[in-house]
Amino acid sequence: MFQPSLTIPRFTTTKMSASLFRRQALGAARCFSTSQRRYAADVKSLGVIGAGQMGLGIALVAARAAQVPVHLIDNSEASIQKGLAFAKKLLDKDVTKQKLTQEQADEARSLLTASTEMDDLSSVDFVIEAVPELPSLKFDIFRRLAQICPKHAILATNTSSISITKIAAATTSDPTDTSASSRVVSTHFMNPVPVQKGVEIISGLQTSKETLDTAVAFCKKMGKITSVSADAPGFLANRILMPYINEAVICLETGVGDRDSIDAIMKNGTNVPMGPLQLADFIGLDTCLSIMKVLHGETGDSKYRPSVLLGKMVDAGWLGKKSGKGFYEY
Ligand SMILES: NC(=O)c1ccc[n+]([C@@H]2O[C@H](COP(=O)([O-])OP(=O)(O)OC[C@H]3O[C@@H](n4cnc5c(N)ncnc54)[C@H](O)[C@@H]3O)[C@@H](O)[C@H]2O)c1
Repeated sequence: MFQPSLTIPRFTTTKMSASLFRRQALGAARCFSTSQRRYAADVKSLGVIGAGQMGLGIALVAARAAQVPVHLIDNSEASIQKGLAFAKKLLDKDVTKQKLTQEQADEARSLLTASTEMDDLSSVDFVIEAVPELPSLKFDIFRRLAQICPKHAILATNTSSISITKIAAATTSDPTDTSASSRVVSTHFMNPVPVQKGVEIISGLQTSKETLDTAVAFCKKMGKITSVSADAPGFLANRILMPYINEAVICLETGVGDRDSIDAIMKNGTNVPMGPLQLADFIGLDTCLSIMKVLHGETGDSKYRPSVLLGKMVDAGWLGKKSGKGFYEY
């Protein structure tokens, strides 16, 4: 299914440093099967759509750990500039903390390119989409990816909650033609991507085993630990996490506790790095609301009803850390 990939001329590939190569080779030997090693090796270039907090993190980790050229697409030039500046800041910080040498940081930066044109993904082997959690937007992007990308490319989504089967179906007007839909899969990275090791891999009804195996292998090459879950509303991570966050917002809304008490009891009582309201701010309140709407709508179960306060905060544009205000000020 895989063909030798075409090189994107604008990418600068650099020689991998000896120590990084040794570390990767050791890691690979520990956790890769022979076929997984082959599948991961077949991915020679990556496209990432959306230079927001998730897309930027995915692009940076792919350049750093998997050492493949990554082309980042965003429809906003401002988001691209902000994302690339943030990537530089993170790499500089790793150099200061002696987690990376200056040479390794420069290598990672040289593997990252960006543009606003999706047509620039015409020769990548693997694409990960990380645009906002809006079904119609994702369907449109996958319809276009099926036309733009090579016929062997894996088309992955970072959706938090939208059905992979529905996203795969959007690639074609003929449901019996699975040539594109069989290459659609979810690689659901956790936030912040450079820190969190877990990635949830989800197949749609149409996803081929080779696509699933390649997604697992490539995420491992990025240094991640994969879990496989079913294409059910919220999958695993958000089926468990979002009702917890939503319940915290309902507790705030109904006066069971104030912001600081809610976050303090969960942080200090369950040994997590932050409370649910602060976590919601970090995830993005718009993303949390979208996921609750999917859980509620697709299960029809009232236990997933989104908090009224959560909806109002999104209406106000108070989306959390990314907009400067959420349950906290940034
Ligand atoms: N934030 C989280 O904690 C988290 C965790 C796991 C998964 N996700 C999922 O990842 C995806 C992205 O979330 P995020 O938090 O990074 O969002 P974000 O709002 O930070 O970033 C989205 C980016 O997509 C860009 N964009 C919008 N429309 C576009 C288009 N048509 N073409 C190209 N780029 C476009 C925006 O300019 C923005 O830079 C969502 O599906 C979300 O559910 C988020």
